[in-house]
Amino acid sequence: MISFRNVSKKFGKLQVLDSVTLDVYPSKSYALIGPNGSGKTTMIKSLLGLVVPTSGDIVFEEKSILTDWQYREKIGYMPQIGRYPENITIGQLVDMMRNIRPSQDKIDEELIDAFKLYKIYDKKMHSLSGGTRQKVSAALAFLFNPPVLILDEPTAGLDPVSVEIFKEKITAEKLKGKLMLITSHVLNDLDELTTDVVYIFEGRIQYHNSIEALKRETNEKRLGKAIATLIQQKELLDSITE
Ligand SMILES: Nc1ncnc2c1ncn2[C@@H]1O[C@H](COP(=O)(O)OP(=O)(O)OP(=O)(O)O)[C@@H](O)[C@H]1O
Repeated sequence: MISFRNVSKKFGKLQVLDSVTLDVYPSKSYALIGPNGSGKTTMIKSLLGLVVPTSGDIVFEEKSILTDWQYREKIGYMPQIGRYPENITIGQLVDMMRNIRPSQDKIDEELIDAFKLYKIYDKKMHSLSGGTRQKVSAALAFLFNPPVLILDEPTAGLDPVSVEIFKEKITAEKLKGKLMLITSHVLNDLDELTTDVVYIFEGRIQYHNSIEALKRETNEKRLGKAIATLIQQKELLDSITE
């Protein structure tokens, strides 16, 4: 459904994405992992059209996103840090988002209810704690029932009860056939939520496989351990081939 085709991105001299090629499909949930600065957010932003690749193409349902913007309404995006007009209330923000979309028939307010955001609708955005801001971002990402969800560090800053609420929502939406792309450094969360692992290092996809296959290959039961073993194996291989 979404294809990254030899996508490269340079910021000045810094090569942030280096010929990234990846196909992702509905009903699957992809863990996009890699060290800080490896290019995860840049990859996500390229898909959203917020960063323009230096070369290569991204194809969404058989159309290049470089020429057609319509695809954007099919993606719900939860950014790492949500930036909003600070002087409006949560309620006003939700209303504003709703009014942007003409079609109101598929509104999903489950997270607004589950996080009890309606109780604090009159709080201004600038007064919110980091975790509450995350909840608002999560609720907005799911609001229009999009077939594709991109969640950048979704559980960071959430309290344990909210993490569980959010995980249940993500799992339920995946079962409905949505495509999820999730970045996180909390590998335990990803273990429960994702079907596939994409490991990116220095702007290159170093590994892509199902979580089951990764666990089999590394002989590890937990995703965190499996990834650590994978990285060690790769480092060993690199040192042999250098
Ligand atoms: N607009 C920009 N201008 C210049 N450099 C940038 C820009 N955006 C990102 N970079 C650089 O690109 C590299 C990759 O950044 P990116 O945010 O994609 O990493 P990441 O894998 O998401 O990291 P993290 O795990 O810390 O979120 C970093 O070195 C970053 O400083």
